[in-house]
Amino acid sequence: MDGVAVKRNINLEDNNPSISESLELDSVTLVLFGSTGDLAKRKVFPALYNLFLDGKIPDSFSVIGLGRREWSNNVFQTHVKESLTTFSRRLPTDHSKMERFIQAFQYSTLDVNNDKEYEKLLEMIRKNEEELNIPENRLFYLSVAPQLFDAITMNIKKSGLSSTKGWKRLIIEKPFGEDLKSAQQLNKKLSVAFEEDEIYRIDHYLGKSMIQNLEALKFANPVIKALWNNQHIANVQITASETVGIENRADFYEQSGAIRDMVQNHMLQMLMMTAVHLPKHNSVKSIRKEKRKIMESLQAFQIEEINSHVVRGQYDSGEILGESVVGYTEEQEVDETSKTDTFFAARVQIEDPFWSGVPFYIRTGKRMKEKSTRIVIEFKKPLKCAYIAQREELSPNILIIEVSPNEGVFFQLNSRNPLKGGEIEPIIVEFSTSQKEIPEAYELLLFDALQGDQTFFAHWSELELSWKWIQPILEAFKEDILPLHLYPSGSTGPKAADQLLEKDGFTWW
Ligand SMILES: NC(=O)C1=CN([C@@H]2O[C@H](COP(=O)(O)OP(=O)(O)OC[C@H]3O[C@@H](n4cnc5c(N)ncnc54)[C@H](OP(=O)(O)O)[C@@H]3O)[C@@H](O)[C@H]2O)C=CC1
Ligand SMILES: O=C1O[C@H](COP(=O)(O)O)[C@@H](O)[C@H](O)[C@H]1O
Repeated sequence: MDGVAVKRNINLEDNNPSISESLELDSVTLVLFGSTGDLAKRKVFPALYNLFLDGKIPDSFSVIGLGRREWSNNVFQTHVKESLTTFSRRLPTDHSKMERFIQAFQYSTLDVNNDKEYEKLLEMIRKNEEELNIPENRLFYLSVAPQLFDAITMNIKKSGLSSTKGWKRLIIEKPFGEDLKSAQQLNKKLSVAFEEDEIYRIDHYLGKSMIQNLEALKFANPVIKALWNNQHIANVQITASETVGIENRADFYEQSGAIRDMVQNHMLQMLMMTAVHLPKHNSVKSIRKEKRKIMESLQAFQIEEINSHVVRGQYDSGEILGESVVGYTEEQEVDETSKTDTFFAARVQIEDPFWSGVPFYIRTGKRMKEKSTRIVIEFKKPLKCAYIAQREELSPNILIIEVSPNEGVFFQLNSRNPLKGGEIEPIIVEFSTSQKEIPEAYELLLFDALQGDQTFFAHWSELELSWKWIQPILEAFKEDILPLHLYPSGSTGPKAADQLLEKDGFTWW
């Protein structure tokens, strides 16, 4: 264990006094398991740095990074600096500010399976708390493979790390289980050391600012609020398409496929956030309760009907942005007979008074034509109007919420075009924001965890219901009941996914 004699808390006062004073965030020690890994480097350090620049971390804040590597504090701090220079949305141009930030970081070698090392970790944390004269508030972040969650939570409990006089919180990463049973087992293990209201399960789609904005869009706009139901909405389409393939993650992806990687978590969370009707008085509890109701009303598929509601696809070779790319089964370390899904689309139904009769279509895929996550609300077509002489049918009103990588809201209306003899045609009213100014998902989520706000983290009951809904589809995939449609890389996915909507008289927007 590395002894440290540096002053590790960050004094925010000369950074952004107005914000830090008004926030009153509790002093905290962040204990980061997996601090030498990819996620920490690409997301966690840059997010913390941007929070620091915005005055959104507590006055007394320190990070204890853990991993098996035999690193010194210096090596670790250099690693953090490099991560900021490469991955932060705002580059560290002010040297003295970055140095101040870096002083909050120290490192300790720890193998999560070695219980003796947790006692040393506890000593180190206590020493840190005493030196800084801060309460025993501890935020444990498990940025490690899920197979290690069990050993870590057990040892946190056993070593006394979780018996604190302050608060304790646990942030964990996806994947949360690989099916219903394993998710239930995992949750049981976490609850050995943490209560539900101490567990922050990250789904980074819930940290995307447009997803967080859905609530305001729906409920701060009486016009939209009034229309958010089956009287006015014809269908809802949720798309998350990517141009990337599986990159270097064949091992993980072969076990997971699109259904576990994207659908069980991100797609269903976006569905819940879109469909939820919030009560007048919002609280974390009420939002979560309403989200749960959506999942309870989501119609489960009987095994024999899955075929007509779900499309499973896999990318073939093709072209992405002018470059030839190989098909999934030609990717390194993928079995050439693999039937893993890289594309998933489904037509789903929420049976409640607001949504009965409105199909929700979800689709996600790798190696598609474009990178785009968006939610499209198609309103019912305008009625034929006697005094508008129009040969063509009028277009529906459409609300497009661009979630990422671009953010914006687009509304398609109908309007007369005086240059075309007064013909009525669709026009787009649009609002979009510049990406650079928008906080990254991890910034928003880490800030919420520091504040103790669980609104945009997944509650166990949402996850359990998601797995329950997914389970019959997983089984259909396993038994190979569904055809696997190949689609060319660079396309919009299999034709069968278009037919899901065409059967209902719609098309993907
Ligand atoms: N990378 C990403 O973009 C994303 C990752 N995630 C999730 O985040 C988690 C971490 O992923 P990622 O950073 O990519 O993984 P990496 O493989 O890059 O890092 C794993 C980390 O775990 C540490 N580790 C492994 N075994 C032990 C051990 N026995 N004792 C102590 N530390 C150990 C490693 O440290 P060392 O090598 O020094 O032992 C390393 O810091 C996973 O759950 C992943 O699913 C979720 C979304 C995106
Ligand atoms: O969780 C995951 O998300 C990414 C896509 O995230 P985005 O923020 O870029 O839309 C996906 O590539 C990855 O496979 C998955 O694990």
